[in-house]
Amino acid sequence: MTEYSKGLAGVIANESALSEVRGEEGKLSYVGYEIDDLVAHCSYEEVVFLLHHGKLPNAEELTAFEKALRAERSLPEGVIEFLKSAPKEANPMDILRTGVSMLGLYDDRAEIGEPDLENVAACAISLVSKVSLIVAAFHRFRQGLELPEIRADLSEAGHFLWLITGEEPTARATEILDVALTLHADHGMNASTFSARVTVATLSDIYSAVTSAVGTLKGPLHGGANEGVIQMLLEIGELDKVDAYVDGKLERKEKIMGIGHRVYRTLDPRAPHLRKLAIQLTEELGEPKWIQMSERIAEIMRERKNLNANVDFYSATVYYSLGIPTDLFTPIFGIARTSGWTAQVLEQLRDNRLYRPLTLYIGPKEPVPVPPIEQR
Ligand SMILES: CC(=O)SCCNC(=O)CCNC(=O)[C@H](O)C(C)(C)COP(=O)(O)OP(=O)(O)OC[C@H]1O[C@@H](n2cnc3c(N)ncnc32)[C@H](O)[C@@H]1OP(=O)(O)O
Ligand SMILES: O=C([O-])CC(=O)C(=O)O
Repeated sequence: MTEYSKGLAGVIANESALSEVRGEEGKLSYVGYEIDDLVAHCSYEEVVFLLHHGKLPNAEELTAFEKALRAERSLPEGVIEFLKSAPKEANPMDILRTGVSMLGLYDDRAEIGEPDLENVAACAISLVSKVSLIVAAFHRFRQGLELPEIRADLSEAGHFLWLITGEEPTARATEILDVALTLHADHGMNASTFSARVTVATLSDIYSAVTSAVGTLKGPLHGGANEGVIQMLLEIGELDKVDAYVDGKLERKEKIMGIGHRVYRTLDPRAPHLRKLAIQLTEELGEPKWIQMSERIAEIMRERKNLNANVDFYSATVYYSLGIPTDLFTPIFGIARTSGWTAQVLEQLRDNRLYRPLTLYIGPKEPVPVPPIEQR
């Protein structure tokens, strides 16, 4: 039988100078900068600039870039109307997917065909800025609240917290969300980035690409796992119930959310940053049980399956401890990853080739006659 790679595992489909996922070592870098250094020394905005421009900004470039992002803090009236009229119980990822798609309707620069890369880059900045507004506005409207005033004095992380709560964000919460956004910004040819690149490689537009990507991120085997983790922790409830819960899951051959990775053979390098924050936050809140339960789950999975925590495992406890509603966890991942998706779309367009792999056909080999409908 012909060999093929189920799920394209191990297949190299393109070249990229953006993020390098070193699976065996458990290392991640963006444009050559190690993720640990970026977390220690750079803001999320600097990381977005890095992904979009292939270099870190100097002070002047950063100020101009932040200004450009903040100038995009508005939504077309049609999108606002949609967000106000959408079902309150809708999944915010569906809202984000539809909202991004609608943004394309209102942007004349979103053209199909041979791209004008300057236009695409301008749309990319607009998207990075507007995705957090879509998520925050829906969250406010579904509670019957208005969106707080749009501000230009807050960072991307701080502004999102301001918009969802209507309260001045603390420096600490802003810093923590900023780190989370940096950690989630880009990650090689992950499933949602692949979707974005496949879409734009047909010379469709960037809004269509990001719409595909949001739909792909939503699934529980990808970005949706962070919501799966918090649901699991809430369902287990107490530390002494963890072992029985995991035993049951493994016996039934069910997946433990936030564990395992297609590329990392060891710990996901983003997980220790989020673990550290989760430990600090749960201690400060006097709610250490969430991290204690997580630690026990991770320990069992390492011992029994040789599988490690991925980025979604501890981010769930971090967001929960910040008081963020659980159904916004995956949208926050989407907000961060929009920086990577858009950078990858630009990279794809700079050296484009249509993605079109093959299928190993396993259906009937001989021609099958079509029987008349009454005989089927
Ligand atoms: C941001 C991100 O997208 S990170 C990933 C987020 N997704 C999750 O956390 C969901 C849970 N994890 C998973 O489903 C998987 O580990 C994936 C989807 C991330 C990777 O999948 P794949 O590379 O296709 O690995 P696959 O699912 O084939 O797993 C290999 C083996 O490990 C097992 N395994 C993998 N992950 C888990 C898990 N979380 N819980 C239990 N068993 C697992 C599989 O059952 C399989 O066992 P088997 O060989 O005995 O059949
Ligand atoms: O790379 C992957 O397959 C999934 C992942 O961790 C990510 O997208 O951040």
